[in-house]
Amino acid sequence: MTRPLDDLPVPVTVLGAGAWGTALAAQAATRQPTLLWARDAAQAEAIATTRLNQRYLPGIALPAALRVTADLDAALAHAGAPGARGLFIIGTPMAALRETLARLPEGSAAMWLCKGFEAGSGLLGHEIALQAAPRVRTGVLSGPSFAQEVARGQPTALVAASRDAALCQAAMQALHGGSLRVYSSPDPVGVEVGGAVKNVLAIATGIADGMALGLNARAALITRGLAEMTRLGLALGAMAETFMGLSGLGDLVLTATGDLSRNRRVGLRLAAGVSLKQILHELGHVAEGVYSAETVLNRARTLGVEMPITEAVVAVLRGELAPRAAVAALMTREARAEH
Ligand SMILES: NC(=O)c1ccc[n+]([C@@H]2O[C@H](COP(=O)([O-])OP(=O)(O)OC[C@H]3O[C@@H](n4cnc5c(N)ncnc54)[C@H](O)[C@@H]3O)[C@@H](O)[C@H]2O)c1
Ligand SMILES: O=P(O)(O)OC[C@H](O)CO
Repeated sequence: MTRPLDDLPVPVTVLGAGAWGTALAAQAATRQPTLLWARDAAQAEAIATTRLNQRYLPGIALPAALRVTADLDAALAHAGAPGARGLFIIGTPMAALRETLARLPEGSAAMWLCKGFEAGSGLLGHEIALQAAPRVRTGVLSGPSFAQEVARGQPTALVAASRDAALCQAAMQALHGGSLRVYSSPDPVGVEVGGAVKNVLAIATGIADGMALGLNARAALITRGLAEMTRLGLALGAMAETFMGLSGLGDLVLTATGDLSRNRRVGLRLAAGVSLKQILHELGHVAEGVYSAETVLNRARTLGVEMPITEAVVAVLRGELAPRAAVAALMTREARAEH
């Protein structure tokens, strides 16, 4: 049951001025007083004066209403002032989620955009938040959303997930409208598992497509990938239906088939025989699947969950198997029932 959204302005601070943080800030600025924080002062100055984020969203004009700063105190005050009903949106990579959450004022509200498991700890965002910001109201904003399309105002549907239903409502109030539809979900675990695992699966479909294995193979990888994503999610306490939604099947189809995906591009280049080091050097953006794949597999193994496609991707990323050998390993697995 959703309540009607009111018209009071919501101060929004977006922390992190990469492709996705900037794109969402641009959309938020069409509805709410929005401040984008970049950690690099020169980058903040360039965005503010040119109205372009040339490094991360080249050629896409940003709205005049979007304010940009490198002043962290000002960024924290904008959405974190007591009683301001503000919303922080964290647009950093997963690796910086912990330190960014720890900076937020007590009692404030925050949603993160990053998709993955934290390398090292193996934790999802909601687990990191419990450690780093126990007094901040938190959730995750996910779904099929290439930054370039959102920045251009192309229609996009997202899901705001939190066990705090009022926080989901606040995110919807701040962002729903215009070209963005924002749904709510009470299942942050499922939404986060979907976002993390689809990145690994996009590397797998990139490899298969790069090897010209065909459309049948791609559909098989997506469908069996969805099965392994769902198995892991259920073992972690997620709701099954989440994996049929925007942050599961929706984001998996987008990322596994859309050439705007950085993770898919990693797979395509691996299939072409390029080294991972060289691929990451050329990419210039984060491809979270590269950093999460091992962690996904470790958590799955701890829980006794089988994830053969993830296992194959990890072996290729580690350089232990060539793409062709990884495909052979998947194809020679024992025959079994689908469900
Ligand atoms: N690009 C997309 O289409 C998209 C869509 C949905 C989700 N995401 C997710 O959002 C997250 C960010 O992706 P992106 O595409 O914006 O990455 P990106 O590579 O384009 O930019 C990352 C940004 O984070 C900044 N950053 C890194 N460490 C930081 C720190 N410690 N403090 C502050 N800023 C820091 C970098 O300076 C850079 O501006 C990833 O987890 C990604 O999976 C991306
Ligand atoms: O470019 P990718 O592979 O990081 O995917 C971007 C988004 O997560 C798609 O929803």
